[in-house]
Formats: sequence, structure tokens, C-alpha cells
Amino acid sequence: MPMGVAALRAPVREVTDEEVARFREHGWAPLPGLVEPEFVAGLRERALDRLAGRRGRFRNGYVDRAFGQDRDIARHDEAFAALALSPRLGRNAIRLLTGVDAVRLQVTNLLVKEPAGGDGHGATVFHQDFPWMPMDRSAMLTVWLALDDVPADMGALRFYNGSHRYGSLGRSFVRDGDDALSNHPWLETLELSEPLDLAAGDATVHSALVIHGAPENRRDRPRLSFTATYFDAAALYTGAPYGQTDDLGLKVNEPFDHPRFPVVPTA
Ligand SMILES: O=C(O)CCC(=O)C(=O)O
Ligand SMILES: [Fe+2]
Repeated sequence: MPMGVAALRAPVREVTDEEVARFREHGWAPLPGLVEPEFVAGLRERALDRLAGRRGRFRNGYVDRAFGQDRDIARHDEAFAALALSPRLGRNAIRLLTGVDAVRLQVTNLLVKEPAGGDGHGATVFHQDFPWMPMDRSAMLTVWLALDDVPADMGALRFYNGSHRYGSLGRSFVRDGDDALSNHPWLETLELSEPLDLAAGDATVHSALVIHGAPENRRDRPRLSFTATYFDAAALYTGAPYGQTDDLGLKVNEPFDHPRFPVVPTA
């Protein structure tokens, strides 16, 4: 049953002080039961509808080998929009980040990791998100929400705890063999987070500076997740080339005042 517009208040819980502390210490945190499973079931249905007919697309980019994307899904779907722009999620992002009074939504994404083998997806190599970004500061995070149960061997994310403290460590996904561990073997001295079994509605949240990746999907059904990325609303545009922002008419050294980067309401 499709959700009516009136029903679109996303049932998101608040993060706890312990979760904020853990995020700041490790650069990421598990957020079990972040979104009510009933609402997530509706999102899953919408996700599957959007994905029908998208199978078997040619893949060649480095990222495309790791997972499929339906970028900006919240611009096309009101339920994903209700979630991504929910005041609870906005307040959570502000609390998790340090020294941030307001956040903008950078991007939403429906991610699909097909089962490994044949035409399927490979592992998500370890990387940071920030090195691509045209923002002048790194206060940025991604909420990664399981739209269905995602047991560890299906490819829930893993993280190098504390790796967010080492600043921007360079791009991955741009050349062969450029995963973060190959670029920086010392990362292996850090603790790798345990494999996580996520249920639909569970999430992880990660800093754009934490090193993260995911194993291949060893199950026989696609791994389905939704991500929403938020950044400090005060961040200024640097003009660095980036597909999403190149043609938007943003001004260098000005904030991202553009409808593509809405400030998330907090009430
Ligand atoms: O879902 C994945 O495998 C990777 C997602 C990711 O890297 C991200 O959301 O930043
Ligand atoms: Fe990432």
C-alpha cells in the first residue's frame, strides 16, 4: 500500500549522548532502530519499484563495480524526502558533528550491492568520502540505513576506528589499487570494526573522514540501503571540480545557498 502524503512524517529516533560520544571517538557509530521498521518497509517497496527495470546496466567506473546508485532519490520520492529532511535527522546530524549550528543535505542515494560473482558487485574498497568534496571544511557525515535485513556477509559497512583524526588521506576509486589501505598501510595499526548484522531500520552513521568499506554481498539477494549525507551549512564552496556542483552556478567562497543543498529544518 503506498504511503499517503499525510502519513509522511518519518519516524526517526534521537541519537543518544553515548552514540554522539562514540561517533566522535571512532568516526562512526551504529544507530540500531533509527527508523521505525514499518516506515522502512514502505521505503523498501518504493526502492524496489524504482529499481525494477534497472537491472543489468553496464558498469565500468570504479564505484560502479562496488554498488549501484540511484542518486538524489529524495528529489524524486516523497517518502525518502520526508526522511532525509526530517527535523529529527537534522538535529541528530547537528549533534553528532562538532561546532555545527545547522546542516545542509548534500545528497541522498539508494545503494544496491548485487550478490558477488558473475555480473554482480565486488567489495567496496576502503576509502574516505571527503577527498572529492568541494566544501572548505570536513564537518560532514552520512547516515547509511538498511532498507532490509543486511547481515554482515551481505556487506554492512566496516570502519577503521579513529581514522577520521588523520585528516584527508587522498582519493580512492580513481585509479587501480588506490584503496586507502594500499595508499596508507599504517591504517592497519588501527582497530577494524567488527562485522555488523543490521536489521531493516538499523543504520550506521559515519564521518566523511573515517576510512570505511564493505565486503562483497555473499547472499543471494541484493543488499538495499539508503544514504543521506549532511554537511555544515556554513561551509563555503571551494570550486573544486565535482560532477554534482560543476554547473550549479555556485560562487567560490560563498555558502551552498542553492535548492540542491537545502538547510535541514530542526523543528
Ligand atoms: O554501501 C557501500 O558499500 C559504501 C557506501 C559508502 O561508501 C558511503 O555511503 O559513504
Ligand atoms: Fe563512502
